[in-house]
Amino acid sequence: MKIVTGETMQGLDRRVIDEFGIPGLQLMENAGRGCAVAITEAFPAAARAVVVAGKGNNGGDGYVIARLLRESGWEVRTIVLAARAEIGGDALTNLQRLNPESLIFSPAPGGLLPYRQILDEATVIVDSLLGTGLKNPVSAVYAEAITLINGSGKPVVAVDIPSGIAAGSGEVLGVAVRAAMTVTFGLAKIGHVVYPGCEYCGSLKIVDIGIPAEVSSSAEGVDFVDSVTASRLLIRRERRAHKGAFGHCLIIAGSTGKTGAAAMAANSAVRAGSGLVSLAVPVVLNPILEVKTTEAMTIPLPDDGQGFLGSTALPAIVGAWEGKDSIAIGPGMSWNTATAELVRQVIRLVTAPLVVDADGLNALSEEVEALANKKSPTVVLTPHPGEMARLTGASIAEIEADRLGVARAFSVRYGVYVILKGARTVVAAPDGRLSINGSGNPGMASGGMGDVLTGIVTSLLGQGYEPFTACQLAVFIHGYAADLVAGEKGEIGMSAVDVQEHLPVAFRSLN
Ligand SMILES: NC(=O)C1=CN([C@@H]2O[C@H](COP(=O)(O)OP(=O)(O)OC[C@H]3O[C@@H](n4cnc5c(N)ncnc54)[C@H](O)[C@@H]3O)[C@@H](O)[C@H]2O)[C@@H](O)CC1
Ligand SMILES: [K+]
Repeated sequence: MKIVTGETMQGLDRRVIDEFGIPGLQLMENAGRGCAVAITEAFPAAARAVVVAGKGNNGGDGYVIARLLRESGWEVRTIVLAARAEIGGDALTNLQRLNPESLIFSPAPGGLLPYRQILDEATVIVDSLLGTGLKNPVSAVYAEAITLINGSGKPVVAVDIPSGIAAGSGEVLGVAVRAAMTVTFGLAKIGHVVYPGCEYCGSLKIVDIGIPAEVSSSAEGVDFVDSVTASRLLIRRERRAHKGAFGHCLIIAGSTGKTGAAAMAANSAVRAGSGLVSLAVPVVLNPILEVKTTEAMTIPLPDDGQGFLGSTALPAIVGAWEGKDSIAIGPGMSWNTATAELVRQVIRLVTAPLVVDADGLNALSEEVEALANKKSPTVVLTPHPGEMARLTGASIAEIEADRLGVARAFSVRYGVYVILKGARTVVAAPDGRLSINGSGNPGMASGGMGDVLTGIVTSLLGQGYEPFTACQLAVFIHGYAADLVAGEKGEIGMSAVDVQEHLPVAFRSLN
């Protein structure tokens, strides 16, 4: 599903008006009608609605809703958070079609308080204060109205987006309406799907307001990956397929105390459908990994005698990657000078698709410019916000405030694919494509989940998926398997191996 920013949506509306000659008034009518239908479906017995409207076109949609609900037998009051003279254009045209006695103008701070009882008597409150036109933190009058609406305890239907949520980022600009349902127009906005915005929307309904398909399909947007999209990304297997068709991946991982990371990465690659998996580990740990993995083949690498790798392992690694379709480096490798140098040597030499994770990312953060000398056209980095902070020098708060922007900038600058983990994981491609993942739950906030993801994405790259698709599908299936575990066992206590073991069922449900 494609999602867009508020500005992109406003641009689409303008194109529809200018190039297709569909009047703005018609779009507003369609938008208001879509909301009114959704409201009457949710509340089949006509009742009492209070429309709280702002001075822009979001308010204009609210006037249409007020008129249409009234026509279908509802009792409707409309509170306008502006003076009449402030309203113009299509919104004014629709305001003028309302019975003046149903209107209350309340432009000043404190002005709404006398009308609290009206809100208390409502069956439903329609929030048409602010839509995609919201720019800065909400003004005092609007903030007061939003607080009153939230305090009423009544179900709220938000028009386009809950007022106070930034359509382009999902940020709460001061305070925001908590809606039971949000009815949006044409395409969903980024603010509907990313945190914290998505928690304010309630159920999301997208209504068609007559934007021609050629206009919406040409819009610059971000992919939102849900099960429908993920199912489209999945390559179906030929019935006569053999293991050679699904790639042989090499995972370089592990150190003393962290053999689990190596095992989970390799076992997850097996569970994600690789034809063959090889796991290269420090020689002293080989006997342990032989036990922890069954399908994967282990490759013992020269180490420092204590189970840590350094440059002495490089010739063996170069020999091991011969004929491999994808390579991962990093899970459980530890962060020390010798290992970090080895990781950077590998990044400079590998030509196959390469995934760098965990301690591999830490090694890279000491010398990010090593990426400038990479040979592989496909390098995937899988940082969580802390690792992204080390890679970029920004703070975690700065990264969390603009996850899409940060991922895209890094990806474009270094020519790498970035999987920025966290609630609503972001995938960025060097050509600027962006994607937001729709699966997953807080049960995934535990050790080892990243190793599982590394195994999946390495496996999909080795199976021949286009890199951006491999990242999108890997992230989705990882979260989706975790959602299946949550459905069976709950979120608390879910382990990374639980997720790994649910991968086949997760793939089956997409097939
Ligand atoms: N032709 C179109 O563009 C269509 C627009 N539609 C509706 O129009 C909305 C966008 O309308 P507008 O561009 O008029 O914008 P909005 O109605 O979302 O908000 C703009 C108004 O809010 C005020 N405002 C902005 N930031 C504020 C803040 N921080 N505190 C208080 N007030 C603030 C502005 O001064 C302006 O008057 C959409 O969300 C949608 O609901 C729909 O009717 C469909 C068609
Ligand atoms: K709104």
